[in-house]
Amino acid sequence: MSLGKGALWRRPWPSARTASSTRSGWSCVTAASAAPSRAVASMFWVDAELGSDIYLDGIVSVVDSKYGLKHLTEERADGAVNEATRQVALADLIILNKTDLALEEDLNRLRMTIRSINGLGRILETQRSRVDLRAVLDLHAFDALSGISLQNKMLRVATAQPHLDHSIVTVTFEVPGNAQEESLNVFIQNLLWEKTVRSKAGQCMEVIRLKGLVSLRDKPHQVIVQGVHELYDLEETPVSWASNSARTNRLVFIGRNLDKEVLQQLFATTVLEA
Ligand SMILES: Nc1nc2c(ncn2[C@@H]2O[C@H](COP(=O)(O)OP(=O)(O)OP(=O)(O)O)[C@@H](O)[C@H]2O)c(=O)[nH]1
Repeated sequence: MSLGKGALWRRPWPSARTASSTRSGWSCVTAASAAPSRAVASMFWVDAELGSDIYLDGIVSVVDSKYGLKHLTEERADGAVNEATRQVALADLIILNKTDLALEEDLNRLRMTIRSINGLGRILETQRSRVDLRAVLDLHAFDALSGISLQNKMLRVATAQPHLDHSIVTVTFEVPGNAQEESLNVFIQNLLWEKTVRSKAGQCMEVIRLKGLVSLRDKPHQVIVQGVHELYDLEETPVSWASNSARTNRLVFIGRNLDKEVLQQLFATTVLEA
């Protein structure tokens, strides 16, 4: 199958479980820029919460190997984050297409740049956007099932250096202990809604994507935290805490002006149980 740019997947009915048996059960909504991707993602995500029979499976961005680096490093006159970077930041799956047209050295720089922006999304390299459907369907990027794969993925995510000053970057931290649900909500709302959390340099932190696995005392299972711009959700996963291992909270943020130390300290002092 060949994928278009800025593709977003949704599943029209829940019984459509596997890619092979249900190709007709999937729809792909394409968007040429991050603004509609974000709007559509928000719409389907909220819609699923309302009990609809469609749900958002994941966000896919296609990057052109030949011009990707140019697009990702473009600085806008108004200082805003450029469109290509926003799309990569939002994605659960990044398809790096036209790899035959780029030199290996340039491809490596592009891979590193994509990784520094989005340390969580999977990168799939293609030519003519040919992909194995099993790699793009059933991403479960927005449901509690993603907690299972997220646990392993998060262990491999590292806080990255931005590829440009003030560009979008992935930041991650882990704090052991139990989080208080109400305080966790306040922490997330201050970040996503109130935008009152600032870096040490005094810049407002702007979060585009947020994922985490946290421990709430009364919950026997890990709780997944998901955020896309202003929308967020907490949901218990099927993964239970092992009785012989310490409970912990691991969060990954993708956004601008993110200050790992400030975020980690704020979480430790305002969200963790005393
Ligand atoms: N060599 C090569 N050419 C490709 C590949 N994928 C697409 N093309 C060709 O590139 C041209 C433009 O295709 P796309 O980039 O997919 O089209 P598009 O998404 O509408 O183009 P943009 O919106 O400008 O990115 C077409 O002639 C395709 O056949 C690839 O992997 N390798």
